[in-house]
Amino acid sequence: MEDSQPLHIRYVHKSATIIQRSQTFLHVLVVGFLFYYRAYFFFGNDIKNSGIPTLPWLLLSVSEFLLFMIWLLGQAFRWRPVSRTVFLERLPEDDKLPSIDVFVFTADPDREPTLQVMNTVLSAMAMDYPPDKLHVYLSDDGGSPVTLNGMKEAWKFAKWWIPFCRRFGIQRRCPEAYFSSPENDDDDSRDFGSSVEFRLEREKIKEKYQAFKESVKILKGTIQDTNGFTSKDHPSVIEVIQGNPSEIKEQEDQSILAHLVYVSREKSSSYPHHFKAGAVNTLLRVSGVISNSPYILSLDCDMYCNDPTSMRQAICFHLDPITSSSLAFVQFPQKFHNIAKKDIYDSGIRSAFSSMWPGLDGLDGPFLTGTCFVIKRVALYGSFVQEGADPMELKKYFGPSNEFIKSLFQHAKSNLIHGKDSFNELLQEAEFLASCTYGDQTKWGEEVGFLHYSVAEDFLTGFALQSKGWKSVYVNSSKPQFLGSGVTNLNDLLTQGTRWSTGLVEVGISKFCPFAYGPSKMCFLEKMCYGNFTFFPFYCIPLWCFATIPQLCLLKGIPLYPGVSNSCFIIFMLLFISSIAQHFYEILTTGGSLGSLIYEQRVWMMKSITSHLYGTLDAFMKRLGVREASFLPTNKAEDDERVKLYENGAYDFRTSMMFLAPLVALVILNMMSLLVGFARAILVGDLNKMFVQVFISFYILAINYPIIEGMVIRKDKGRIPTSVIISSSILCMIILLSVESGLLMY
Ligand SMILES: O=c1ccn([C@@H]2O[C@H](COP(=O)(O)OP(=O)(O)O[C@H]3O[C@H](CO)[C@@H](O)[C@H](O)[C@H]3O)[C@@H](O)[C@H]2O)c(=O)[nH]1
Ligand SMILES: [Mn+2]
Repeated sequence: MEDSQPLHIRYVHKSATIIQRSQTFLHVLVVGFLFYYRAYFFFGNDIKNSGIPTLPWLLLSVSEFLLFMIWLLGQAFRWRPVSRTVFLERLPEDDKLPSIDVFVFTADPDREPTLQVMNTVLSAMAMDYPPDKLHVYLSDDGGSPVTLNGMKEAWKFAKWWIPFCRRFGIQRRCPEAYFSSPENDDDDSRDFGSSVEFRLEREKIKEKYQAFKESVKILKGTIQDTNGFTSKDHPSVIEVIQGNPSEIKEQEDQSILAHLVYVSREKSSSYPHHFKAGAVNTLLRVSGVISNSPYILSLDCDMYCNDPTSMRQAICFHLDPITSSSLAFVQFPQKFHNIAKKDIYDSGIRSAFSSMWPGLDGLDGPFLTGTCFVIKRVALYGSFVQEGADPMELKKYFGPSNEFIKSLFQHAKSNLIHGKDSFNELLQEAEFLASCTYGDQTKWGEEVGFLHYSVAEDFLTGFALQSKGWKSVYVNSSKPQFLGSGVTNLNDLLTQGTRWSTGLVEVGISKFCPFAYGPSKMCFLEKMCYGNFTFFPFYCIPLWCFATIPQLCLLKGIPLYPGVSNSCFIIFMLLFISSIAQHFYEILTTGGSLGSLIYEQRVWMMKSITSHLYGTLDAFMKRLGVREASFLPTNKAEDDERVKLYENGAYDFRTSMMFLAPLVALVILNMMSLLVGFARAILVGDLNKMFVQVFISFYILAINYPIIEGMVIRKDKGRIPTSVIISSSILCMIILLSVESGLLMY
């Protein structure tokens, strides 16, 4: 019997488990020696006898401790990595599949080009899923008529595109991706490759696509909002793109297309809109009264569907009779279509999606990552919805809409089909649900829906769900289910990194702190993973210390580490080797290269010095109430000249002084200390004593060589401008002088 066979299976990576646990154990052992050495040195009065100032020495020890603690929390990711396989052929017949709402989010037509957004929408509509069970909603936080009209154009094109995909079994259902890849490159349509009919049809659709592209381009130039509405102040606009119910009837081909709904929630500058979390909650409410599907696929506007079966993959878990009742969401990895061979910005986020998420999947499940996940609607409603619950009571949680309260108890009743008579009323209700005051005096954002508290709303919401005992699963397959645009310049990388750090630290220092929040049904290892994320921005403290203190002391000839001839030297050597080996092993087993080792360390250093520092400060300031939340969407528009730089593997240093100056200042400082270190080795002959410090400077410079290159060798537009070098030198001098008069005196 088909029924008795499982829809999916899970493998535990046994050998990786053994290797990783052993390495963790050995590393911890050596760290034990390190702390013993530090304590012995400190309490044994060696420090006074050797004339070393206490403060830098203490700061260094604290840094070592912090580094160790963050690392230790991260070891939980390596505890039991697993992977999964699904059996799509064992799914029930199409008519027994549950219906799905797809949420796509966009916020800014300039940073998120309309054509790209429409490609995502089209790819979602074209998924391999019964079209009458597929409802695609686009949330437009920009409130832009260009987006609304773009959708109308997309709908027209969909009428050509989707039948074409179905008929010829096209695998790349994102039109831009399909037409920009070489002909016959598509897995399945290859069977038709030589048929005349296919080629003619392909040419025709290609022309239609060109026309669609043109029409979107024209929109951009011609449409202006004449009503005086702005992206920050406008009423809610909700439109079902397929037209009126009467039209639906007439449309003969309606059965082949998924429903498409445009939602722009009301915005008012005097009301907080809670960024993406606010947008998700609006869509939850609006879709609740329109289609009310039990499962929701959420996509950022750049994340197009690359594998048409991804929805079915997720359903394999949601329909599993054993695990589905506790399963909140299925998470797919975020992968990107535009990563160059040399991933110099680590924009592929390899370590998260190839190594940490499989590890989490072996515990209580992966974190929620805001996009590419399929969540059960009721998981977001909390535990308040129970048969027989008092509607008045429910309104306290969900707000005053009767229609919405009703939707809590009826599953997947599509009002698009059943409620034609009252269609206009329905739209009015939806607009009310999308008004900026609807959530007031309710639990939206606090206990219902996506949580408002942090700009890392995805991470926090997933955390709250897992604390309540919900589980999640991670499905990573060789063919990426979704593909987005990764960051391709330093400015975007560091801006995004700062937002993420802010959001994570915000969670860590709030009541949601993974080690304090309760009661929690999460296992301790899972908590460690959450803890690692909320506190890794604190890497800024040890990294700032390691980039300055050994160097300043080297300039003064003060040794902070045991000399090479000292037997304790071996502790430091082992720790260094063990760390690199751990990283290298991880990269090798997840398909990375030697290059990735260097790029990832560099990005880690650069982010820790800038993004993590600013993000952490930001989070503390928000906590104190001196700063307001903000969410600048990552730029997704491409600029040919900048893309070229990226593809050549050259960093694009066009970013703000705030990011660049600390990086350059620290490189200058390390250059000075390395030179002085060499000079001392020759003149004073104390390389033995100073070796570790000389090595640290050397290592920092070796890893960050591209910064030196950007300062002195490169002549292109992406180089580091002279003005920045001058200000950074001044910053470096300030660090030197202030330390001279402060730090080293104690
Ligand atoms: O006020 C806003 C701000 C953003 N967005 C949308 O949110 C998505 C994510 O924004 P993006 O700028 O791409 O942020 P990333 O840092 O790339 O996104 C990651 O991190 C975010 C949290 O910081 C999550 O929301 C995302 O899902 C996750 O992919 C985009 O589709 C935006 O259009 C809104 O809808 N409203
Ligand atoms: Mn993004």
